[in-house]
Amino acid sequence: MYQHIKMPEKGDKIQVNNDLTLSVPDNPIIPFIEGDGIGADITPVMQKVVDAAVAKAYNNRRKIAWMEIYAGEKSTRIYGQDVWLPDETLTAAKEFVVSIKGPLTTPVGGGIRSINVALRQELDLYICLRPVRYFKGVPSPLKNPEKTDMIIFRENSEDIYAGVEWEAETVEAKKVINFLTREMGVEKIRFPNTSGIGIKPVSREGTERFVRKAIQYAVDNQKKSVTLVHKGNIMKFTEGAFKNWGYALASREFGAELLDGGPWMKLPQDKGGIIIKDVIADAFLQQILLRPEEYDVVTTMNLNGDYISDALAAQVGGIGIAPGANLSDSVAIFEATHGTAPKYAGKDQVNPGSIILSAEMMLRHLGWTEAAEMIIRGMEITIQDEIVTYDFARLMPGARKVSCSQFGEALIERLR
Ligand SMILES: NC(=O)C1=CN([C@@H]2O[C@H](COP(=O)(O)OP(=O)(O)OC[C@H]3O[C@@H](n4cnc5c(N)ncnc54)[C@H](OP(=O)(O)O)[C@@H]3O)[C@@H](O)[C@H]2O)C=CC1
Ligand SMILES: O=C(O)CCC(=O)C(=O)O
Ligand SMILES: [Mg+2]
Repeated sequence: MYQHIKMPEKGDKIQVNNDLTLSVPDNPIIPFIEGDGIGADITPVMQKVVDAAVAKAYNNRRKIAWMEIYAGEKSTRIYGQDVWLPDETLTAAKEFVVSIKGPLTTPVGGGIRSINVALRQELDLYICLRPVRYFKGVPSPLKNPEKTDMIIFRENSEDIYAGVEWEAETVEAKKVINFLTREMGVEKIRFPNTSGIGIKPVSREGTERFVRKAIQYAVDNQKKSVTLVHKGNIMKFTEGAFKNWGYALASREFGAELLDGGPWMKLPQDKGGIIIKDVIADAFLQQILLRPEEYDVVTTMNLNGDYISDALAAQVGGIGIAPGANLSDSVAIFEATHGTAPKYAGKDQVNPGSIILSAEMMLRHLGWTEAAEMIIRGMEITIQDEIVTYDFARLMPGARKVSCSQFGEALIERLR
C-alpha cells in the first residue's frame, strides 16, 4: 500500500522470470519521475510520443499505464521538505521493474547529495548504458559525425562518484588525514590542514560484473571491439586495477587470447572475434574526435563515464538528444543524459529528444521493438524536415524552430 503514489485503474505488473527475462503484459504499469527543472517540460512530451507510437504500432492493443512516483523537488512538496527520495519510490521502482525518470537537481559544493546517484546505488543499477549515434541532419561540430557510433557502458555504483568524502577543516577530514599521515605513512597531501578528502572505491567484484555485461552485450550485438577506458597509469590500484580485472575476465570467462603479444586481446571466432583493448582516458578523449570509428563498446568507471557521455553526445549534436538507461540484473530506470537545465525550466523550449530516445530504449527493453522503431523513424524524419528545437536551430540556418511540445507533436505526426 502506497502513501502518495496512486496506482493506475488499469494495468498489470511486469514480471521478472527466473532467467531474468521479462514477462510484459499489454498494459504494463510504468512508474515515472517527472524530474526537476525542465523535467516538467520534457516528461509529458515523452509520454505523449510513447503513447502515440505504442497505440499506432499495436493498433491500440497495447498501452502503458503510467504511474507517477516522486523524487527531488516535487517529492519535497508532497512528502515534506526534507524528503527527496521517499522509500516508497524505491519500493515502486523495484516492484514495477521498469521505470523512466526526468533529471533531478544536485546542488554544487554542499546541500543534498545526488538523488540520481542515490537511486542508482539504492537499486544497485550498476550499469549506465548510453548509446551515442548520429541522426542525419543534426548539426554537429564534426565533419563526419556519422563515424561516431558507440555504446558507453559506465560503471554506475563505485568510484569517487559514490560520494565518500569529507569537507575540508572538519573533524572528520582531520581524522582521516591524521590516519593517513600517521598510520599509513602518507606524505603526499600537500596542504593537510585545509584539504577536503574523497575516497575512490573500485572493486574487483564491481568491475567483473560490469565488464562481463559489457562483453556479453558486444557478443550479443555483433560489436567489433570493447575498450576499457582508464587512467591506470596514475591511479594504479583503482583505474589500473579496473583495466587488469577487465582483461583477466575477458580471458577467463570469454576465452580471449592475447593479440600480437598483448595487452590487447581477441575473443574466439564463435564469440565474434571481438577485440578487447584499453586506452588511457586523456588519449581517448582526443582519439574520439580524430578517429571515432575505432571505438565501439566503451567501458569505463563512473566519473570518466560521466565526462565521456557529454563529450561524445556533443559529437553527434549535444546532450539534448543523448539517451540512457540505468540497469541492474532485473530493475531498469531509463533517463536522459542531461540535467535540469534550470534557465530553461518551464519555458517549453528545450529538446525533448534525450528523454524520448531513453523511452525508445525502454520500449526495446520491453520487447516492443515496433513502437521503438517507429519513434526512431519519427525522430529521423522530423529532424530531416528541419523541424527542431532551439539547440539545433541555432546551428541550422533556415530550420523551423519549434517549442519542446511542438517538436513532440511534429514527431507524432511523423510516426510511421
Ligand atoms: N541525471 C540527472 O538527473 C542529471 C542531473 N544533473 C543536474 O542538473 C543540474 C544542472 O546541471 P548543468 O551542469 O547545468 O547541466 P544540464 O545538462 O542541465 O544543462 C547544461 C546545458 O546543456 C544544454 N541542455 C541540457 N539539456 C538540454 C535539452 N534537453 N535540450 C537542449 N539543450 C539542453 C543547455 O545548453 P545551452 O545553455 O547551451 O542551451 C544547458 O544549459 C545540476 O543540478 C546537475 O547536478 C546533471 C546531469 C544529469
Ligand atoms: O546526479 C547529478 O546531479 C549529475 C549526474 C550526471 O551528470 C550523470 O549521471 O550524467
Ligand atoms: Mg552527466
